[in-house]
Amino acid sequence: MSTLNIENLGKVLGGNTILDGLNLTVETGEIVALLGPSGSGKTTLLRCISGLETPDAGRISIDGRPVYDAETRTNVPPEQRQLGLVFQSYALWPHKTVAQNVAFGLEQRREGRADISRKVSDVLEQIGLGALGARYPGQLSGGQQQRVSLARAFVTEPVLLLLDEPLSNLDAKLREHARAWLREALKASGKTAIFVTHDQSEAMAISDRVAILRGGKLAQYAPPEQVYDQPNSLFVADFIGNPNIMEAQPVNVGGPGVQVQVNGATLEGVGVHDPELAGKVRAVIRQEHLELGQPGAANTFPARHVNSVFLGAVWEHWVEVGGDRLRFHSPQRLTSAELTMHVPREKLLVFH
Ligand SMILES: Nc1ncnc2c1ncn2[C@@H]1O[C@H](COP(=O)(O)OP(=O)(O)OP(=O)(O)O)[C@@H](O)[C@H]1O
Repeated sequence: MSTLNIENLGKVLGGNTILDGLNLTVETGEIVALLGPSGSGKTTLLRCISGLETPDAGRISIDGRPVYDAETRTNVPPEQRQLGLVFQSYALWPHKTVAQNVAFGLEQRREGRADISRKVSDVLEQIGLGALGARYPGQLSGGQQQRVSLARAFVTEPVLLLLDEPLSNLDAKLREHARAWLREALKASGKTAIFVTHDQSEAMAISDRVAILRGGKLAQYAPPEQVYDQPNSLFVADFIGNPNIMEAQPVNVGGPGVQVQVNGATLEGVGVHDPELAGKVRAVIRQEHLELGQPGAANTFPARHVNSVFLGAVWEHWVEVGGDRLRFHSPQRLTSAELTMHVPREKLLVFH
């Protein structure tokens, strides 16, 4: 069953089309990341779902109930959409304790004191803040404040959680821990959640499916592994993971298994038809799939070593192939300038 159903959503702001006939379905219990370049419409989409922004076209249903429908002029106000909102800024009241912050939504609903107290302590326990209910936000670390904002969203038992850059205020190290913790907490609660992030690894680590937006449309909507290993366009391949991209000459790009020429060598790869490329061919290799090979072996091509930098765990090497510069990693220094590079057939993506 789906908790969120968005059909043909449109939004124009300042004369620009921000959301353009967007469709998105989120299943119950699923965690979805909204990812895309700056200005692709992620925040606008989240705001339309929350009701803070009113779309111009289409339909949004939450838990089977229409909350926005342009045709029937339905527009349910934000507070009646059964949502839990978690903001980048945490938005905690500094003069209220942790427990009072978490209780606020329940008090607004005029629930009984005993119920509120029980629900607040249950959720604080669940979220690992059991001992901190009497503290004020200013006495908590950034990570703990983030947990309070999540507890506050959990406690009202929303059908859908919307999280806007939930971890971006944490420093890099804390953030890596927080993403594992956030996924665990969301999965343990069984809640359906959508979050906006600028961080690709965060999107992949936390979500069940990643929705990649481009110009207010969905470019690809799939599990993280699929978006990474089987991008459906050069745009998605390029956007996710900063791969090597080369110009290639087509030898045979008729079927799913294709042949191209790169720097004079014929390579076999996996073909992906991309209507935007209009006759051009691009070969994409992720850094971790490019390696040194034996001259004359299958799927190898010549390259010239131009630079290397030491990253600690590995060396990062730069090589020139035709007019393109490619990157790969290896545990050791390179000793020769003229190299033979290898890419496994199934790891060479050819967009045409
Ligand atoms: N009130 C507004 N009036 C006009 N244009 C707007 C308004 N709000 C947002 N926009 C434009 O809408 C587009 C999408 O904005 P949005 O914030 O949804 O993108 P985003 O994907 O969340 O971007 P970012 O990653 O930079 O946060 C941007 O080009 C932005 O400039």
